Amino acid sequence: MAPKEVIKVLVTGAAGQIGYSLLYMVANGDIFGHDQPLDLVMLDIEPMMGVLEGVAMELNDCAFTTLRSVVATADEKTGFSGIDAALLVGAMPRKAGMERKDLLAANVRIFKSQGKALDQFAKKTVKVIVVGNPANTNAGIAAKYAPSIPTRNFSAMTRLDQNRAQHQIAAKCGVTIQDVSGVIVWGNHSSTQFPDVSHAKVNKGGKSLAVYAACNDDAWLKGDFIKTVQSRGAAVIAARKLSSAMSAAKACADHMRDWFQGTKHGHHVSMAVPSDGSYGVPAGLIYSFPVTIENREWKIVQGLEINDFGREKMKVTADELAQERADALAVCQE
Ligand SMILES: NC(=O)C1=CN([C@@H]2O[C@H](COP(=O)(O)OP(=O)(O)OC[C@H]3O[C@@H](n4cnc5c(N)ncnc54)[C@H](O)[C@@H]3O)[C@@H](O)[C@H]2O)C=CC1
Ligand SMILES: O=C(O)CCC(=O)C(=O)O
Repeated sequence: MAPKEVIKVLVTGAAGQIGYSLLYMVANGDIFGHDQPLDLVMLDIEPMMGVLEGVAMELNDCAFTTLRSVVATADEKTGFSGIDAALLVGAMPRKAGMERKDLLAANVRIFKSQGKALDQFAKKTVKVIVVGNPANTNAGIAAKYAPSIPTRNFSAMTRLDQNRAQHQIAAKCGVTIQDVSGVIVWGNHSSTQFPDVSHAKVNKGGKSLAVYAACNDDAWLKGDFIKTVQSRGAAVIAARKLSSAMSAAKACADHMRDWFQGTKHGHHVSMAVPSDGSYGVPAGLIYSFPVTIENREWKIVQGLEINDFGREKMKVTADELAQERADALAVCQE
């Protein structure tokens, strides 16, 4: 078989803590394929160029067979030119006591500027994941300032929330992660998100059971389970004095691997994408839905039955996103 064409991948915030774990997974082929050669561009701010020089040395010293070249830059034109994938991590993280909305004004400006850079310099087929918080709203702003790129090429990361929820269910039911499937995260990557297990299954004792039957603890599923997932980021900050990094990098890798390589037959994953009005979510909001992916195109899973409990939770997080978008647009006008 002829060798694959080289792709160009950008990681922003590459000198940060998520970047350090993520770059390894980009460069070793876990995300884009072990037979997919790639040129890697790392973007960060000027004062971090010394650090990035060291990271570039380490990447080269890993002697990855998939990594063709590494460039470190603080220049957006160099960073965004001709890229096939943009992993937008670079932004300020939340510190103890801060809410995600506190980050909005500082971080939204970064995504306005990077949206313009995508518009001007990236391939029109580029696939974009936003990790930097507030991730959903930042993705919407980047898309707005990149009108020449299809909006559906923009996404935000809620895979970490899905992974966290999956772990909670596996631990509660005493099964392995592989035994839990179909967990959905709806809405915003924030404390209003709705981790929903009403369509999820657990393999237990050789049987496929609905999560409610397998856990046999409705009060936990409707209460502490949801709260634990919603507040997991804050719990990690409280314990580590730094926000989640290794798990965030792994989730980013999961998200982009599935986007480029497709979801397994019969499985869906959670991804924040532009709403088309499905499930009554206002069109245009970057809202986390269950999606399936084939040929690098995602499709929102349709026809899931939503009960009153779920509908109410899905509306709360949509309302928060609408407010965040209004706040972000106001910052962009300043
Ligand atoms: N969506 C999600 O599930 C998660 C999102 N996050 C978010 O990811 C972001 C990054 O987190 P960390 O890596 O822990 O932060 P960090 O502070 O360790 O690294 C951020 C990096 O971004 C760089 N940066 C700042 N402005 C930039 C710009 N304009 N262009 C390029 N680089 C720039 C900084 O210099 C720094 O090296 C934060 O906003 C954090 O809240 C973190 C965990 C999960
Ligand atoms: O701001 C935070 O909650 C920490 C980073 C994050 O988004 C998360 O860990 O979920």
